[in-house]
Amino acid sequence: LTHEMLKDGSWRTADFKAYNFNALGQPTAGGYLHPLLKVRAQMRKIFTNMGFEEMPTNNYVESSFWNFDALFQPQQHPARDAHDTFFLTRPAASPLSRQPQDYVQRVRQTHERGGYGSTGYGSHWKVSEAEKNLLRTHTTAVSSRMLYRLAQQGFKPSKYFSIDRVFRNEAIDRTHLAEFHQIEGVVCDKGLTLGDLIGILHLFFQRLGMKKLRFKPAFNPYTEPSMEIFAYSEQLHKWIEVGNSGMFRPEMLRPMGLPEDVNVIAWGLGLERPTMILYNIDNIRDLFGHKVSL
Ligand SMILES: COC[C@@H]1[C@H](c2ccc(C#Cc3ccccc3)cc2)[C@@H]2CN(C(=O)Nc3ccc(OC4CC4)cc3)C[C@@H](O)[C@@H](O)CN12
Repeated sequence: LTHEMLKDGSWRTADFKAYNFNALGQPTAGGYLHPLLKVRAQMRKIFTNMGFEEMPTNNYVESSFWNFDALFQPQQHPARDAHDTFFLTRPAASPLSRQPQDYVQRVRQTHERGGYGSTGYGSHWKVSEAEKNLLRTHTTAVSSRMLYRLAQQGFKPSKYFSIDRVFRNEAIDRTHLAEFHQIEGVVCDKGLTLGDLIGILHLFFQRLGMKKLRFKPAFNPYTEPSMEIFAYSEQLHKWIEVGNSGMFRPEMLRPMGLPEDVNVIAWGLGLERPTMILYNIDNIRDLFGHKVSL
């Protein structure tokens, strides 16, 4: 049956074969779940089964105060520079007057003169620096908000996790983009030690199929001690870096109002790297964009 036949009416005398109502239609492509979302679901399941509560991470825009100052990250730290961080121009600032003033003063005091056994940084702490809006550079900014809220509501043993996008103004290459997904686990309780951190890291990573871990001393401005985490990958037949971890410093926890005997252990990893390994994807750009060739 053609357009011409319909136009000139010849379809009326044409001889058509009987319509086969049992003929199967064209198979429809069912689509695919994106590999990043599949690994995110896997990570969520691991945390949930370990009794962790997911943090509200639905704000990409953050103030420097929560992203850096609340974490005792010094105001002159290079990571706070525009070459590492995406600062916003409109609105450029979140007035600190909107934050709890007693807390802001304790943060200022700790940066300038220390306290809780710390000497502080000894330099003037600028409100204007803490007010700068940015795209969060880590989901640890959300952890600081959650820990402050926990302290204010009255501490109780808690386990939180987050999995969401973070933004860094860095050079991009085959395995790095200006944004990536950070996964973070946080445990808050009385008397936690480095041994508890090492123990929970073993529990977490063995659920990702990695049974052999090694730890290397590291530095983060907001954790002391800190450790880089390495695991032996049976799949790649080599040791690989799988994340970073540490114990949040008292200069971060005490100004929030968490009691002296309460510690917080935390660790972080990415989502892209595990996804690329688990799904044999060798260029990170294949994870984003329209052409997800599976
Ligand atoms: C700027 O890049 C940061 C990102 C990302 C990362 C690193 C550290 C943290 C952190 C933290 C932290 C520290 C202390 C307290 C709180 C949070 C978060 C994300 C991964 C961390 N990394 C990473 O994820 N590697 C990884 C993780 C899991 C994995 O699973 C196996 C397949 C089953 C395989 C690999 C290590 C490298 O990929 C690294 O090159 C890239 N890192």
